[in-house]
Amino acid sequence: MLRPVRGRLVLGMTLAGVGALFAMVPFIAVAEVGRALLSGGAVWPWAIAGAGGAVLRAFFMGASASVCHVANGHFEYGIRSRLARHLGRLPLGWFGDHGSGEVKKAVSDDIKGMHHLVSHALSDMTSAVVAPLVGIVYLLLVDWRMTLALLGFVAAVLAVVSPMLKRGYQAHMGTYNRAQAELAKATVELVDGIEVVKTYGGRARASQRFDEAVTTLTQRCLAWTAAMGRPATAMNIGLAPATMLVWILASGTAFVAAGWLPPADLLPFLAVGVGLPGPYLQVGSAANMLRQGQLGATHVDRLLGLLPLAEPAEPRRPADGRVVFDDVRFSYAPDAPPALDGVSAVLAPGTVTALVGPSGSGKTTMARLLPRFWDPDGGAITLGGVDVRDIPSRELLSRVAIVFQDVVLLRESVRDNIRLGRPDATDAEVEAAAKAARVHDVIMALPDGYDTVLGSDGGGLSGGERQRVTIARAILQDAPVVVLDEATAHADAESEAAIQEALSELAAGRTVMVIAHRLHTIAGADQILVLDSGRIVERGRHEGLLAADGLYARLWRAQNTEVKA
Ligand SMILES: Nc1ncnc2c1ncn2[C@@H]1O[C@H](COP(=O)(O)OP(=O)(O)OP(=O)(O)O)[C@@H](O)[C@H]1O
Repeated sequence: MLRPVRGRLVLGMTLAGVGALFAMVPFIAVAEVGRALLSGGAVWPWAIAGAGGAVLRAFFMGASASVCHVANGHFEYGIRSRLARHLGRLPLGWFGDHGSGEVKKAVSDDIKGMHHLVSHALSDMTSAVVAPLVGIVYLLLVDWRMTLALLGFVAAVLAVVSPMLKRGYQAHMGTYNRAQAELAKATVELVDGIEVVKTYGGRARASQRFDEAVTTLTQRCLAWTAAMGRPATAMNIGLAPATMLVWILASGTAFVAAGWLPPADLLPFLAVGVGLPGPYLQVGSAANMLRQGQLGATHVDRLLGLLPLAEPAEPRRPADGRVVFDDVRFSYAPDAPPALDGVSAVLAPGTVTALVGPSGSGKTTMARLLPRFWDPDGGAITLGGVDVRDIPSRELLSRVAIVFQDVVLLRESVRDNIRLGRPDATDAEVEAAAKAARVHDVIMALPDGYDTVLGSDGGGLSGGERQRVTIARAILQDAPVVVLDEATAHADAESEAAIQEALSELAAGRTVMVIAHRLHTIAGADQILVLDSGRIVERGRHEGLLAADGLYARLWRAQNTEVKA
């Protein structure tokens, strides 16, 4: 994933390394100035070197930060565009199963996680390695035995504390992450379902789940802090400048007393050695950033690895709006029972075909296979004599207008929402479609008429009115085939009549496939397909099916008794 910006990253890390090298120069200069003062040597060259080192450090570190941030800008742009292009080619069914959460996580959170990696972690790691290395080389040149004594102390502290840190991390990180995910889920549940939760008095239950998730996360966090806190504090104290100072003074005094070290040579250890472990302490947070970036990258990579909808090698154009299902078989998962099991049907242009059947019988699945939300496992679906898999997906979607139950309106003007059906439509065409969909008067009554910007939930319009806006969109699209999920459940009687009129306008002269939930609305359909467990168990017209006294007649009687009751 980082390949496109690898050159810039290597440059950024190199600049950070050079910056870290110069960062040590002022400390070395202070030590050398001290030694020069004691031995009567020249002080000025080291004073100038120290000041120069500070300036060059600032310059190289600044340059490194700029290069890494520019690299990050290119990286984020590149990876987001790649994701957007890839997601645009995935089967539409994938989005229904995974929802917006997963896409949002990838496009926003995961890439933000990688931002720290690209912009900061790699250059921080480089300087955390280079600065101590330069210090160690310098101290070795001054006195190797005293340097070993210093490194031995650092190694002893790490040897005691690191395993404790590692154990604490391994023991608690998994449960902590799980508790965090649990809280995220409980929050989404509480916020998403707030209307239902409040209406049905489930508030106490949902907020209880949320409270429990918060409590669990707090406990995990405390347990983690307790396990990690002690060794982390021990490490911070063990490697703090004050501790290093005490150790250097104690061991240095012993070295001087033993005659192994000239007193002036203690100065470099006091100036440089004291801060030597400092950068190591930063490695921890940089490593954390690396881990987060890796997690994000793994998720993004998984999305990029999903198989896109296959586009035809030799695209063909359908001749008309005739739809044929030929022995179509489909399951949602390899081991799941078939959602469609050998479905065959012909939908002629200018006719209405209604799909009816009990819940879970496969109506929605049949409707969604036509615009290729998924491809069938067996059999074929043709449009205008051409297998839908041989029609480029853009062309297929322009020929099949879809009006589904969940009304989706964008945060745009009403005009643009309708114009989605055909982006090059004129204002007059948009209004004609709205009139046909019986929603023109409603739109004119909005504060800014057609220019009123709708909320993402279609704010300002009732459920039935929003439905009619989507019907206007489909009328404008003027596709030869229409797939409808009949959804008038939330509309009042007046609105329902308007929706039925709008649907009749939309249906006129096209091949219509309608998923019917209330049978009286489709009593006049040209063909009724009765589905049960993924098979068509009856087919015909209303009267014939009633006379046959099968599943359709039972469903019809059940609904009519309900209505009377
Ligand atoms: N996205 C999905 N993933 C897995 N299984 C699914 C999915 N959608 C539907 N199914 C299963 O496929 C079968 C057919 O479902 P489908 O939604 O097509 O039925 P339906 O007749 O439209 O039902 P309803 O009237 O309740 O909407 C059911 O067993 C259902 O549980």
